[in-house]
Amino acid sequence: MKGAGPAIECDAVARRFGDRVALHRLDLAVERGEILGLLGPNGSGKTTTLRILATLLQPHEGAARVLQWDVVRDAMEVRRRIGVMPERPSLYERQTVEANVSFWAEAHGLADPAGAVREALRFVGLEDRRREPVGSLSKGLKQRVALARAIVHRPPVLLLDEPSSGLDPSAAAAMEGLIRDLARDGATVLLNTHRLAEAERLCDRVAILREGRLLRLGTPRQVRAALLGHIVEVELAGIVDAPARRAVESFPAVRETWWAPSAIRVRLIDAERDTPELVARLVSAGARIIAVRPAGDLERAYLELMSQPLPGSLAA
Ligand SMILES: Nc1ncnc2c1ncn2[C@@H]1O[C@H](COP(=O)(O)OP(=O)(O)OP(=O)(O)O)[C@@H](O)[C@H]1O
Repeated sequence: MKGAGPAIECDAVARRFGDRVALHRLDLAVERGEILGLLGPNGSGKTTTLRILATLLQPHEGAARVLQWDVVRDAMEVRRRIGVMPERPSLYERQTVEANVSFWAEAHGLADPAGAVREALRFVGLEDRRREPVGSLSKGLKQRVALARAIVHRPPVLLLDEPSSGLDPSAAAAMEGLIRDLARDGATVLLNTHRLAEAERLCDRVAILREGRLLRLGTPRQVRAALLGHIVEVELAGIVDAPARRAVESFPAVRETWWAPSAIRVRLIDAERDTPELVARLVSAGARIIAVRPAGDLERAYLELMSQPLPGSLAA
């Protein structure tokens, strides 16, 4: 590994296909050990970004680096350090699970390919099915074969293109758990997804692209707060009584309030900073709190962003 610095960097990366601009000078840095989710509508440039980082496509402008290695100049060094799960992993359907993963272990020239294959299959929970042809597996299990193939050489950086696309809720949850485990073991993960609830749970930060431009970058909480305002909902076990009301109204960080019989919605100056004190004030006033949550989720924030005119657009 070269020096310190982010695991993945894009500096003003631009890419066109004919007249169509797929990426406009994208700047992005993914810190080591971070899970960053690339979100955006179809055609917004997510796969293009991943393919450039995977050395499968060259940028027309700018530079991209993985662990400080340039994706164009040092493509071989980059390939050694990345695990890639493409949008449509091309698996050999007639060959066994084991053979599919072994092929990649051999291609990477690993010292103990058989051991690496065993470990990768154990990690994705497919050891028992290693002798079955891939064609006989469900889509969820095929995606796990694709993940095993991507991690067989234990790469520090993972590039995953819609890893849970088309999976049922249980298979998607299993995939989410595997990705979380990989990050816990130190991998840096850049993943494309349309599953916003999953991104909200899994990703340290999300980047939202639209028409090849980066519109938002931050933690799911920051993105939500920036687009939906700093509104939190507090649910109480009983009714909102006068002391609870006074506790909220006397808190200087409160900008706006909405009252329901046993719930309070509050707009704060800064939800992240002010929520703990709001809760403390309510508890001191005798309120019995059942739940405190931000109003709206990442999906609502995303839809709000997509409903806004693009910066610089004539429709603005
Ligand atoms: N090989 C290609 N040839 C021509 N145009 C392409 C090619 N690959 C991508 N594009 C175009 O570049 C733009 C960005 O595509 P990209 O696949 O990166 O989007 P995406 O955000 O990954 O979309 P999706 O969510 O549908 O996977 C689109 O307009 C797409 O049509």
